[in-house]
Amino acid sequence: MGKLGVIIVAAGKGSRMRSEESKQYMQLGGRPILVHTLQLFQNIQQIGSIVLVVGEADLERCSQYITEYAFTKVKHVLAGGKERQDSVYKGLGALSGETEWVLVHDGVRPFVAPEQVLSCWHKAMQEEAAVLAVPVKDTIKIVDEAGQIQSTPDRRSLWAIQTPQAFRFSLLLEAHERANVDGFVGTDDAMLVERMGVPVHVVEGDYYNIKITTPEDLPWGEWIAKNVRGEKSS
Ligand SMILES: Nc1ccn([C@@H]2O[C@H](COP(=O)(O)OP(=O)(O)OP(=O)(O)O)[C@@H](O)[C@H]2O)c(=O)n1
Ligand SMILES: C[C@](O)(CO)[C@H](O)COP(=O)(O)O
Repeated sequence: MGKLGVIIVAAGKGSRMRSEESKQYMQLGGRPILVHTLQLFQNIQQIGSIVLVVGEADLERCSQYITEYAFTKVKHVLAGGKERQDSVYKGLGALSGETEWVLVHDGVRPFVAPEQVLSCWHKAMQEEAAVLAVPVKDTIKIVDEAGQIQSTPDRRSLWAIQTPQAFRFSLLLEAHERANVDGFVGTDDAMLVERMGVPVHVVEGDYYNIKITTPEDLPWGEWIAKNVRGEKSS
């Protein structure tokens, strides 16, 4: 089956949250959002090792979380880079030689269902690259700088892409190295693999796997934690 490692990226500044505390450390159901995410991956038996990538200033508090919550699978805690892509690349460096398969997951997506994490990995084992996603519910328009609608893509082909994203480790490493050489920056890892001409497969997830991004996501997140994922406040 091959070994499975996870990179959890949590080195962002959370500027869209407009809060003093970085969003990954904000409390949700009595624990920091990042702790919820780590607990989820710690609990998945098939996962061998976790690399946690955080801001330089947060290395110490994150190392404390590892001890306090007994996250025994977290093998490395390291400082991220300027862009999300740089943070993932650093995580790949730490996992190098340790794993055949890698999942990349946002530290601020604390509600992914474990069975969907595994479905995504299983698809990657068949196809080399897979991502969780959900069909877009709204009608999406392409709008120009003047605020004028240019076109309406067929909704049946639009998917909102989530994490985790799962890859053969060597494929994702090559994709990052090529992007770095070309100066290409993408907002997710799949983009880097897509531009190599390698197909990335979509695995349907659910709408509860939200990324905590803006303030209105917080009450929604509290509700999901309580009513969907069955978490108790601590
Ligand atoms: N240089 C960066 C930027 C982002 N991330 C992580 O990538 C994930 C998804 O990014 P996003 O929600 O955009 O987080 P931020 O970049 O923190 O948010 P914003 O764009 O609002 O500043 C988050 O877990 C974030 O911490 C990271 O590890 N390193
Ligand atoms: C990786 C991601 O979560 C997939 O939806 C997303 O692309 C992160 O991008 P952001 O621009 O940093 O929100």
